[in-house]
Amino acid sequence: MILRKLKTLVNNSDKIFNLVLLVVMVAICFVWAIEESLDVIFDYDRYGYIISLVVLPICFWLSYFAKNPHIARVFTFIYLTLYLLSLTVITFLQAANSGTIYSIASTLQWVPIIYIVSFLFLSNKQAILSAIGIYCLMLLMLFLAHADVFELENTVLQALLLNAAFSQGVCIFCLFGIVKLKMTKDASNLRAEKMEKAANIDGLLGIGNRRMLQRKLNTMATDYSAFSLLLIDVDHFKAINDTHGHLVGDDILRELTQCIENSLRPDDTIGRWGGEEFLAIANGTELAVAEVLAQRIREGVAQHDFATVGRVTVSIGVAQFHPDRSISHTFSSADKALYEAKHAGRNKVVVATQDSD
Ligand SMILES: Nc1nc2c(ncn2[C@@H]2O[C@H](COP(=O)(O)OP(=O)(O)OP(=O)(O)O)[C@@H](O)[C@H]2O)c(=O)[nH]1
Repeated sequence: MILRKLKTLVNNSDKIFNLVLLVVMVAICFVWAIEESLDVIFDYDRYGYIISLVVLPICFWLSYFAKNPHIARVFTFIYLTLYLLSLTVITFLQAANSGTIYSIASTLQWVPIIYIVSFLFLSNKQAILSAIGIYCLMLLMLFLAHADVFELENTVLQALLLNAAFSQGVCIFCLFGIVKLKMTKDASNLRAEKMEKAANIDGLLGIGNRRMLQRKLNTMATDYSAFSLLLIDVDHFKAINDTHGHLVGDDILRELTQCIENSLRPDDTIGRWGGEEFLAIANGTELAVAEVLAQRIREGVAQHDFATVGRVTVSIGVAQFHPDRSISHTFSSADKALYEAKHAGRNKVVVATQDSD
């Protein structure tokens, strides 16, 4: 239960962002209180903490209440970067030789937050560029410190800086690794999604295939949904193929698909059952309404002017699903009704009543 909730949270980056903002605000309050009580607070931080506790709640408001998470992310990232970078420069300039190791150490250990925030909330490219940019600034600082620009005499501070440069390099390297893994995972998810989609689509007509229809029927049957089946078969299609050739036959099937789709409602599903046979699933539909729908499809096709062959007609068998009977039973009722429609002269709709099942 907890694991599932965590997984949902991880998959929802807006929620994580809001959570991170809350955690950062709480952390600032704690650090502030501890530094005040131990009397090690750096003057700059005293103002910085107040400003942060004004700016970050605004970002939270933007993200959570104003539902503008993108602007909130960019704003938070820019604010934290500016704050931590200026803090780093000021600590170097003011505290380097005053022996206040605490100020420098605490600044350095918070800088990786910028890398993490950028990798979490910016696009991969933006995150990599920002992290490298900030890291280069850190290295420049290190170089200046060692080139005696800050007249850094304290060897412990020098070692601390060197250490920070290495540890932050490793931190960025690990984040690169995480991004690479994420990109690989996203790419394979996309591939799997495309393959799944392709496996359910009929290559010629671009509508669902038999596999998709069977899956949909199984799901609907398991959910005990009310629905009717319309089995639609093109009349004398062999003659069309024989007279005009298979390529024209293919074009007719495409045009027919369009024609049938025009008569369906948004909730209905159409797929190719096989050959010149289509299956429409009329969602939440009783037999009487399904019959009206089938007549609409039949008339739509019969009235359509097919550019190459003129008129084409379809026969339709209709059956309603009953939860106490199987899908295959419903399908075979629709199939029998279709057979009757063919024998009654084609271009007909026949409904399978429960008595005829
Ligand atoms: N062009 C084309 N023809 C197809 C396709 N799939 C099936 N067919 C043809 O559809 C024709 C179906 O013929 P039959 O089953 O005899 O049915 P019919 O001629 O439509 O006659 P009735 O259904 O009895 O009205 C066959 O000639 C198949 O080759 C396809 O994807 N493209």
